[in-house]
Amino acid sequence: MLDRLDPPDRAKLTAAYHAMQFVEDDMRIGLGTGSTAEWLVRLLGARSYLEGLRVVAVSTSERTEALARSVGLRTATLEEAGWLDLTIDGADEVDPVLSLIKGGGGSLLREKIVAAASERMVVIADDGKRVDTLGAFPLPVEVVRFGWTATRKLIEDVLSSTDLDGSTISPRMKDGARFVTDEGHYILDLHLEYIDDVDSLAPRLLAVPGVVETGLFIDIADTAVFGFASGEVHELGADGETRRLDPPQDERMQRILAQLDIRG
Ligand SMILES: O=C[C@H](O)[C@H](O)[C@H](O)COP(=O)(O)O
Repeated sequence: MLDRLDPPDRAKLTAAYHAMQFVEDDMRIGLGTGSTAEWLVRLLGARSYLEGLRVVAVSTSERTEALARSVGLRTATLEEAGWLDLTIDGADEVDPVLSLIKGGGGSLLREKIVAAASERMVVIADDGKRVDTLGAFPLPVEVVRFGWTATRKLIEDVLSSTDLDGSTISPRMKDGARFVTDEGHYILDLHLEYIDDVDSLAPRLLAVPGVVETGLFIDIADTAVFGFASGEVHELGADGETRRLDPPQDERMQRILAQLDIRG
């Protein structure tokens, strides 16, 4: 099964397929951003084509919105949809108590708003995203463009006053220019290596003038689904317990993957 995909994509698709099964008819769902979330969007598109699944989808980025429309999902703004039943999104790191680093794709602000407006947030990721301590992945911080160098200096001061002294900060670049988010802001990537005290760092960063949001998602995710290239799935719950599930090998999966043009 899934042999045509490389191992990272097999793991991402496995997680997305498992989480897709939480989606039911008539739900209002938040769609995340990134390579894992894109598998989810494609799977939902295949399900709506094959099984007539009806959902209203709110996207966390322009890119996800374009993909959702292209696979035939009914999309809406968050204002139109109101409160959401479920958001499914990727992550860059997930710790044992479901704290996350997000924003590797630059969509952390919309992602956090959409997740916060949802009854439930399910994270989907390949097994490599699971960590004991957050911070090896650079922490994205979204800042307004006006005076961003002053904002960076103030963030440096925050880091200097903690045990994160010596960390470096780099403005996110894309194609030789500064990366600009869908909301028109810059991203500063904080190279911290480890974050001992996630709970105290987040509010200190948010208190800096010019900081719009950080990629630290604390007490937001309810479940994380980790996919493995073997097809195995681990589901981490809010209680810290991990459930191990075998690869689904049913006919339905084959039909849906065939619709995505992935055959076993
Ligand atoms: O801004 C991007 C998001 O937070 C992504 O969900 C995160 O970077 C994970 O992306 P991927 O699934 O491509 O690893």
